[in-house]
Amino acid sequence: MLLGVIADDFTGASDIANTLAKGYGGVRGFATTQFLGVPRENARAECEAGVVALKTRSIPPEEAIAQSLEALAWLRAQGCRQIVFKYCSTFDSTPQGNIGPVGEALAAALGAKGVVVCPAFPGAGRTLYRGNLFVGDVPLNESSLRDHPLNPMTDSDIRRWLRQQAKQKVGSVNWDIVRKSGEALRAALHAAGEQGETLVVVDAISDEDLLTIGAAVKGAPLLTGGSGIALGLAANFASERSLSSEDTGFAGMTGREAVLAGSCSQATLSQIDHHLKAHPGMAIDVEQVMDGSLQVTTVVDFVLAHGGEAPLVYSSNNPQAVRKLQQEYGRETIADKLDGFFGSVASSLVANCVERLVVAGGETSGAVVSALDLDALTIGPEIAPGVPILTNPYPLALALKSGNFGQTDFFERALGMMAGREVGDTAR
Ligand SMILES: Nc1ncnc2c1ncn2[C@@H]1O[C@H](COP(=O)(O)OP(=O)(O)O)[C@@H](O)[C@H]1O
Ligand SMILES: O=C(O)[C@@H](O)C(=O)COP(=O)(O)O
Repeated sequence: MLLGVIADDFTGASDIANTLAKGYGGVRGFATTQFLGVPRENARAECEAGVVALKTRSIPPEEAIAQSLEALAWLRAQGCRQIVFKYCSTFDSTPQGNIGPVGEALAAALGAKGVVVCPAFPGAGRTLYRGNLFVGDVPLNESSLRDHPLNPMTDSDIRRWLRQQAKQKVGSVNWDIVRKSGEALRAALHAAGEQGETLVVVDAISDEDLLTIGAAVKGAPLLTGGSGIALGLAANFASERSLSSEDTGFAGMTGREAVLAGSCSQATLSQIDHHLKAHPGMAIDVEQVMDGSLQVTTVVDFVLAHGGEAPLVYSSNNPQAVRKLQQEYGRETIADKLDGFFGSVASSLVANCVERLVVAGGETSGAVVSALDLDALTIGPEIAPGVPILTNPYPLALALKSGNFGQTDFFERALGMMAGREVGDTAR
C-alpha cells in the first residue's frame, strides 16, 4: 500500500475512494480498497490506496484522536508513505473539533509541519478563496449547512473556524500563490512550517488548483482535505504502481432493494420528494423510535412487501422539525437512537436477502455499515460525483450517499446502476 487515507465518516470515505480509483486527466487511478473501521492487525488487502473509514466526525475529540492514530499505525504498518486525513468538503465540525485536534495529532505523530488543509471540491461546488468556503454561489454559513442537525456551520472562514479547534498556530496560503505553481505553494508551506504553523488552510477554486496542491505535496507525510485533495496524488506515485484500478468486474445484482435515508440535508430532502412521486415510502416517526413503540420488524415488513418497487424508509425532515425534536430529546440522544434503529433495520434487511442498499447520510451510513459488520468494500462504478457503488462478496451492493450529493433522481438511478442497468450520464 502506497497511500493511506483516514476518513472521518463512511460516505466521505467512499467519496475519496471514488476519486482515488477514478484517476484524473489521463492518469490512471489507484487500485483502492475501503476498509470499514481499522482492520485487524493481520488483515491484508492487495491495493495501492487504502481508505480506512471511521465514524469520528461527531464524537468527542479525544476518542476521534485515538481512533485516527490507530488507523495511522495500521496504514503505516502496511507501508503507506503518505497519509491523507479526509473530512467533509463543507468542513463539518464544531468549534471543539474534530478536524483541528485530529489533524494536529496526526501531524505530531508523523513529525509534519505546514500541513495542507483544503476542503475544496469544485466538482461539487465547494470552493475556497481567501480562507472562505463557498457552497455553490453562497458562503458556507449562508448555505443549508447552517442548519445541519449535528454540526451547524455558522462561519465560512475556515481559518477562523479551525483556529477555535487547533492548539497550534494555523496558517493560510492564498490563491495568489496557488495559481503561480506547485513550487511556489511548496515553498509557502515550508515557510509556514518554519514559522510553527502546523495546519495551513490553502485556497483552491478549480481542479487545476487541486492538481497544483497535489504536485506541491509530493513526498509530504500528511495532507488533509475533502475528496478533491486526492485529485493530484495519483500522478505522484505513477512510476510505482502496477495494480489495475480499472475493471472492478461489477456485473450488477438483481436481488431485493431498499433505500434508507437519515440525512436531513437539502439535497436528500429533494431526492426523497422526487422518489416518493413514483415509489412507496415509509416515514419514520421519530417520537415512536424514541419511545420504543416502532418495531424494526414493522419497517422490514414494509420493505419486503414492496420488493421491486424501490421502497424508501426515511426519518429525514426539515430543519424546523429537526430542531423541535432535538429540543425535546437532545441532539445526540436522538441521533444515537435513530442511527441504531437504521442499523438494526439494515441488518434485518440484509438477513432477508436485500442485495442492493442505498443509504443517505454520513452518520446514518456509518451506523448501517457498522451494523452489517463488513470488513472491506471494493469501489465500483460512479453513480454521481463522490458516490460510487461499493461491493462486498456477501453478495451486497451499497451506495453510501453524502447528504448533499447526488442528482434529484439519485435513489432510482443508484438502484438501477446497482442492478447493472445503464442509466445514462452520472453528472449532477
Ligand atoms: N427527523 C430527525 N430529527 C432529528 N435528527 C434526525 C432526524 N432524522 C435524522 N436525524 C439525525 O440527523 C443526522 C443526519 O446526519 P447524517 O446521517 O450524517 O446526514 P448528512 O449526510 O446529511 O449530514 C443523523 O445522526 C440522524 O440520525
Ligand atoms: O466531502 C464531502 O462532502 C463528503 O464526502 C462528506 O464527507 C459528506 O458528509 P455527509 O454529508 O455527512 O455524508
